[in-house]
Amino acid sequence: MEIAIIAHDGKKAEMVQFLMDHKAILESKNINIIATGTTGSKVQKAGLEVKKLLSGPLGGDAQIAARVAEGKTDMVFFFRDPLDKHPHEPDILMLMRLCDVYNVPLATNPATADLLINGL
Ligand SMILES: O=C(CO)COP(=O)(O)O
Repeated sequence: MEIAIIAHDGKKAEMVQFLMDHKAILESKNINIIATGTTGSKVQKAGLEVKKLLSGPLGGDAQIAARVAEGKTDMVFFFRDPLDKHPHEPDILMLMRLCDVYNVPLATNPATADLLINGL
């Protein structure tokens, strides 16, 4: 199973903490994690294995959106910062739209991601 993780700058620390808190379940379920570039770097520094794509503003969200459309990504954890502006908002909306088009579970905050991960 492939899970994509993405976190805006104000939410990156929460994403790292979330993944560390759920490390055991991620490893036991043999989950491949993919990530937008900067999120992936932070997660790697915390000692987790993750495949990095492009940084979000440079096309990383779009790459994950394409994987959702192609049926390669099974779940998306996208910790968005609702209090900040993002120049690549169209890519963000595209990713969320495609999750709905293809009925791919999408968690936009840790509370929802916790429910999803515990439902695996
Ligand atoms: O901008 C992002 C999501 O929209 C995240 O991208 P980075 O992980 O590269 O910061």
